[in-house]
Amino acid sequence: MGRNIVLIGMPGSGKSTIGKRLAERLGMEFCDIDEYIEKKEGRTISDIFKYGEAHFREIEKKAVREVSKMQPLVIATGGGIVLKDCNIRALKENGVIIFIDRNLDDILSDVDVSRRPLLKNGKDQLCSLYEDRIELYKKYCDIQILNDKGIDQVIDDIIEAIGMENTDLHGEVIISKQT
Ligand SMILES: Nc1ncnc2c1ncn2[C@@H]1O[C@H](COP(=O)(O)OP(=O)(O)O)[C@@H](O)[C@H]1O
Ligand SMILES: O=C(O)C1=C[C@@H](OP(=O)(O)O)[C@@H](O)[C@H](O)C1
Ligand SMILES: [Mg+2]
Repeated sequence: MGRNIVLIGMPGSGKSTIGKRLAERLGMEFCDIDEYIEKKEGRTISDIFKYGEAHFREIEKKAVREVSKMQPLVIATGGGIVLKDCNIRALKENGVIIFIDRNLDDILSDVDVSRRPLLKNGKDQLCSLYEDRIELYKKYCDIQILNDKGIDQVIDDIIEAIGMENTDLHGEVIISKQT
């Protein structure tokens, strides 16, 4: 059975948007972990966060365990998935982990904070999230893709890079910034 393609990265880095279109391009099923959680819990992410982040992370951990067993899927994770290494271990069992690396200015230019409780006190929280997480995204990924161009071009880069996943380029930037 084919492997899953798992997208990780900061909130607003493009995981949900790119993941959905990537799945269409590859003729694969798509699962957005946040959407999976909202459907299963019958509540929005923001409502779940009202019980605290730790409560959300436990729900997220359970969702990851369930979704990572389904195959083959394109999976868009939530930005905080890397906070528990058990999430990454589960996702790595059947999947290749792709870090969607989008610079903060581009994220700030269009991120919808209404659906991201961690950013409710202003977008400058994004910088502290980035500082806390950037090394985790880089450590856990098999492939790192720069999202600094049109979405369809980023998808082209991912499809090309997946073909290269058996090389020893794990963790290195495979697609450098297009000049
Ligand atoms: N390369 C890009 N070009 C234009 N818009 C982008 C690009 N990447 C992401 N976006 C936009 O950024 C916003 C956040 O994307 P989203 O897929 O929700 O991110 P995530 O799931 O990682 O939080 C969306 O409006 C999306 O269309
Ligand atoms: O970065 C985070 O901790 C979060 C990112 C969100 O998903 P996106 O990455 O799709 O915004 C969602 O899981 C929740 O608001 C927490
Ligand atoms: Mg998303």
